[in-house]
Amino acid sequence: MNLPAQHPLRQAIAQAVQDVKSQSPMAPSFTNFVTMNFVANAQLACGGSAAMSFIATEFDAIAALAKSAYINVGTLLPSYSDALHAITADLNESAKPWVLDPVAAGLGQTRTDILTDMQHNPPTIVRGNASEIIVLAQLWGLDCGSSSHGPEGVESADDVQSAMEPARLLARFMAEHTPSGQAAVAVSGEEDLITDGTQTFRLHGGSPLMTKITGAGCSLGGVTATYLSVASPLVAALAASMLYNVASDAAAQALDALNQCDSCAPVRQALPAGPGTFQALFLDALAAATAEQVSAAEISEC
Ligand SMILES: Nc1ncnc2c1ncn2[C@@H]1O[C@H](COP(=O)(O)OP(=O)(O)OP(=O)(O)O)[C@@H](O)[C@H]1O
Ligand SMILES: Cc1ncsc1CCO
Ligand SMILES: [Mg+2]
Repeated sequence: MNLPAQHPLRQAIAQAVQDVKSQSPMAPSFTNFVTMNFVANAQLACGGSAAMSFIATEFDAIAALAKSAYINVGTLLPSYSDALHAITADLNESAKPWVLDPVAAGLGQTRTDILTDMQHNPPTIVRGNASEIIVLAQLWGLDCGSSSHGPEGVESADDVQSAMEPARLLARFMAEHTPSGQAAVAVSGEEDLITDGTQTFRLHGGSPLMTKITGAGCSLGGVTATYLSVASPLVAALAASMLYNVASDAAAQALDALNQCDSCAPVRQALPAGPGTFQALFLDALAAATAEQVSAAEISEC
């Protein structure tokens, strides 16, 4: 059932969206070089600010200035993988909340070793697609019988529903090992699941065109870290995923309008607006979405 308009969670989500627009928090990223530019642009579009860094000591220095941080293991050059243990240990020693995107969890021994080690310095939020969430729970010994089809590169081979129990187990594990006692997991896909280990919410909406641009998930992780600067893990994860659904719906509508626009007909007959235009429209839509629109998006409790 859709949460009522006056539900306290909706009010907290609206507040988080508004606070990011007014406070412009900087959430530094240690993220892959495929989608780093899109991550930074998405953080800026929602009202936050960005700083990308790849050296452990430098990242620690930037993170010390921030209220939250983002780590994404998409491209594990030796210099990235060598830095990750020190970075995650430093974040947790300083009780800094952070978001992990376990990109392509299960693919290759280096990634497996790094993600397995992270259970000793766990994040505050994990944001990933269904396969990544199922595999990460297995790597941390939280197996609940859900088996993944294994990673298909960076894309999910599993449906969101099959990641529900692994997501809850991960959230509970992280909450137990986190100074604030609060954590969340966000599973993305055609619908999204967000849980703090106790409550679980299902989000609808969003455009399938998101699967036609690279970095939709990576940038969602970055924006989740931006919201984590001003809100609890559950509220940050909900706010970011709801913003993404509202903005991708708006961008898809604008794309349709462009393709049907009479005055653009000659251009559109030669070349219909597609994923490239959608990516730009999506950034515009992230910037245009209001706190009221984001907090009014559909949420049902599982
Ligand atoms: N079929 C779909 N329909 C609607 N929205 C979708 C669909 N698939 C993904 N999304 C949305 O796209 C965003 C990114 O989710 P996705 O599951 O594609 O992440 P990912 O696999 O980690 O992406 P990336 O390719 O960046 O690694 C989320 O906001 C999610 O709701
Ligand atoms: C395509 C791709 N390859 C490594 S990271 C990345 C970005 C999407 O996760
Ligand atoms: Mg991804």
